[in-house]
Order: sequence, then C-alpha cells, then structure tokens
Amino acid sequence: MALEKLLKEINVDKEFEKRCEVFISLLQKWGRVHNLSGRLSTEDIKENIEDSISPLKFIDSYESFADIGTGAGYPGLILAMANSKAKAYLIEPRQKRVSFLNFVKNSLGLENIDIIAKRVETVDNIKVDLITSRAVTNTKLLLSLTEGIKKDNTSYLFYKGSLLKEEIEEIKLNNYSVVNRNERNYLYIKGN
Ligand SMILES: C[S@@+](CC[C@H](N)C(=O)[O-])C[C@H]1O[C@@H](n2cnc3c(N)ncnc32)[C@H](O)[C@@H]1O
Repeated sequence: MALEKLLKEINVDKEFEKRCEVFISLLQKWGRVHNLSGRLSTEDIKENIEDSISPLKFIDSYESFADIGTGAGYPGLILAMANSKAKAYLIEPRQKRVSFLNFVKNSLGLENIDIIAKRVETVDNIKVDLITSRAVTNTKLLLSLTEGIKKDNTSYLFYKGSLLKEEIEEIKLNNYSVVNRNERNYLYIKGN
C-alpha cells in the first residue's frame, strides 16, 4: 500500500506500475535460480522499489544518470523504469546480474537504458548529470571511483545506512543534504 501512496506524490511514467509488475515476476523467477537478490517476496521487492524511487520527491530533475553496482536492479533499473526520458547507465560487473538487467530491459522495451558490464573505475567514456549507488562502498571511495564519469556539475545520490555521519566527517563535504526514511539515509550532494 505504501508504494501506491508514494506514487501519488511523485512524477513517474504512466507505465511505471505495469513495469514494476513485470520486474517483480521476473526477479522472483530469476532470483530463485540465480541467487540474484536476498529478499524475493512481493512485499520485500515493493519495499526496495519504494526505497529506490523515494528520492524523486526531493532531487532536481536530470537528463542522464549512472547507477554504480546495480545488482538485481536497485536503485538504477527502477529509476530508469520510472522515467524513460532520462538516459540511464547501469554499471555492474557481475555477469549473471548483467544478464538479468538486460532481460528486464528487453522485456520492457526500455531503450533509455545502457548496461555497462564493467567496474566503474574503468569507465570514462560517459559523463552524467547524476550518479547514484546503493550498498556498494563508502562515500569517499564512491566519489573517487566515479571520477571518470563526472562533469563539473554532476550531482550524487547515495543510499546509505547508519554510518553516514562518520563518512561525511571523513571527507569534509559541502553542499549536501541528508533525507531520512525509515532506516535509510539518502545523501544528496548537489552539483553546482
Ligand atoms: C551488495 S550489491 C548491491 C546491489 C544493489 N545496488 C542493491 O542495493 O541491491 C553490490 C553490487 O556492486 C557491484 N560492484 C562492486 N564493486 C563495483 C565496482 N567497482 N563498480 C561497479 N559495480 C561494483 C557488485 O557486483 C554488486 O552487484
């Protein structure tokens, strides 16, 4: 029910809910066989979808983004399903996960998505407005690993847990905000 409520508060493509239904059923099928994602009940997947798109309430609009370590789809694939006008680069080195992401992309006919089967530190041929990441590594390392895909005014959206305060102190960040939702702390670093 929470997802349905959230969808009334943010702007997403009108096909988004249908796309989510397809994503949920594909993840439940593939996930059991290939061990793609820990929690596969419909309720758990919907919670992950909600976690992925909640920041659309407060971040600025963007024309392109790269998600680092998309895994089985969070948050990058879900953000790409929510707004098919924005160019989405999903950067994920593990082959089984890449195959799943490609299968969902093709099943939904989402031409805005490019899946890059590499580690992000080896990518330097794209430059994006926004860089997102959930559950990959700490903020300092993420900022350094993504040097090759940033522009002067790139923004960052990192999906963090409770260790965020220490991470922010370590790197002396400016111009950021933290938005909390349940156990989640969203770190949003706005480009200039
Ligand atoms: C714990 S999983 C998180 C997956 C997803 N973001 C989520 O929240 O469910 C971490 C993912 O990051 C990927 N990863 C690790 N190091 C990476 C790197 N240097 N560049 C891109 N992806 C990386 C892994 O292959 C893995 O799929």
